[in-house]
Amino acid sequence: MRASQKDFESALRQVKLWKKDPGNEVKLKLYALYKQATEGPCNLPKPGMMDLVNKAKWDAWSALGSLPKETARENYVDLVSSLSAASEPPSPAKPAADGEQAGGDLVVTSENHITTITFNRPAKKNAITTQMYRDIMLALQAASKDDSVLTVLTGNGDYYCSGNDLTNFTDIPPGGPEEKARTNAVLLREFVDYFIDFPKPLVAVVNGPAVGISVTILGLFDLVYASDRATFHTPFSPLGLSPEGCSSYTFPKMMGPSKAAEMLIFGRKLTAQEACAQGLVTEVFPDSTLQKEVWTRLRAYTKLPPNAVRTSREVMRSKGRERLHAVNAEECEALRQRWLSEECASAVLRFMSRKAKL
Ligand SMILES: CCCC/C=C/CC(=O)SCCNC(=O)CCNC(=O)[C@H](O)C(C)(C)COP(=O)(O)OP(=O)(O)OC[C@H]1O[C@@H](n2cnc3c(N)ncnc32)[C@H](O)[C@@H]1OP(=O)(O)O
Repeated sequence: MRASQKDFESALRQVKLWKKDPGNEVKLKLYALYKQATEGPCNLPKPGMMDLVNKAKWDAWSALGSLPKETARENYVDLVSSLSAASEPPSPAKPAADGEQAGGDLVVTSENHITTITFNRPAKKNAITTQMYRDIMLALQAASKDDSVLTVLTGNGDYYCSGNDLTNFTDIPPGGPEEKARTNAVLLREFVDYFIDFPKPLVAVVNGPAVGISVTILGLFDLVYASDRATFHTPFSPLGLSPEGCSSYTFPKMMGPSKAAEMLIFGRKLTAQEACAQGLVTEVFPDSTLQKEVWTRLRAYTKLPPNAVRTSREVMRSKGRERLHAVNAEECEALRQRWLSEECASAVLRFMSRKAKL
C-alpha cells in the first residue's frame, strides 16, 4: 500500500516523540529519505572533507540517486513504523544495588562481592558511546565504594568490545571539530584516570574479540582472562590515530618495545594465546568453559582477606601512578591533534560509508 501525505506527516510527528536517540545511522537514513521525499534528488555541492556531519548527510542523500519522491516517502513511513514497533528502549545504566541488574548499553551487577560491568550493545559489537564512557566512570565510582572485592569488565554477545564508537566523531558541536576534539580528549583523559586510580583489583573477562581502547586499558588491569576466541587489535595507524589508555607506556613495559610497536604502530592483531605469551593476558580458556572456570576462580578470590588484597595491590600500583597520569595526559593531547587530521577524518568516513546501507 502506498503511503499518503497524511501517513508521511504522521511519521514525521512520531519521530519527534521518540524518547531514545535512534543512532546516527538511522538518523542519516531518515534525513536522506526526508530530503528525497520533499526536495527530490540531491543537487547541493559536496561539503568539504573535514565537515564530517554535512558530508555524511550529503553522502546519504546523494546515495538515493533519482529515487522518486513517492518511493522515498513510502520508505520513510516504513522505516519509522518498523523502528517504532521495535522493542522498548533500554533504561540508562546505573550502579546497581546488591544483585540488581540495570538494562541499557551498560549493565552493572553486584553479587557475591563482585561488581560486574558488562558492555551490552551486542548489535554494535559493544562499541563504546560517549554515554557509555560516562556510565563506566559512574559504575567505577560506585564500585570503589561498595562492598565488592573485585570489579569485572566483560562483554555480552560475540564481541568483548569493538572500541570507541566511530560515530562519536560525527556529532560536531557549534564550536566545530576543534571543540569536539577538545571535549573528546577531556573525556578520554578522565575515563583513563578512573582506571589508573581505581582502588580495587580490576579483572577483564574477555569473552571475544577486543579492539582499540578496550585493549589498551587492559594494561591497567590486574587480571585478564580470555576466551580462546578472543583477539586483541589496536588499529590506530589505519584510523589516523595514536595509542591511548597508557598503552604507549604499559605495553612496551609488558611485552618489550618491538612487540608493542607491532601492535600499537603497525596494528598487528594478536590471538589470545599470543597476547598471553606477551603478558597482556593472564590465562586463556576454551570458550566453552570460560564462564564456569573464571567465575569459580573469581568467587574463590573474594574469600581472601579483603584488606590484605587491597594492601598488596596498593603497594604494587602506587609507585607507577604518577607516571601513568603523565602518560595519559600526553596521549590525550596527541590524540586531540590526531582527531583534527585529515587521515583520521578519511578513516571515519571510510567506516561510515562502508555502513551506509541506504
Ligand atoms: C572519546 C574517547 C575516544 C577513545 C578512542 C579510542 C580509539 C579506539 O577505540 S580505535 C578502535 C575503533 N574501533 C574500530 O575501528 C572497529 C570498527 N569496527 C569494525 O572494524 C568492525 O565492525 C568489526 C571488525 C568490529 C566487526 O566486523 P563485522 O563485519 O563482524 O561486523 P559489522 O557488520 O562491521 O558490525 C556490526 C555492527 O556494529 C557496528 N560497529 C562495530 N564496531 C563499531 C564501532 N567501533 N563504532 C561504531 N559502530 C560499530 C557496525 O557499524 C555494524 O552496525 P550496523 O549493523 O548498524 O551496520
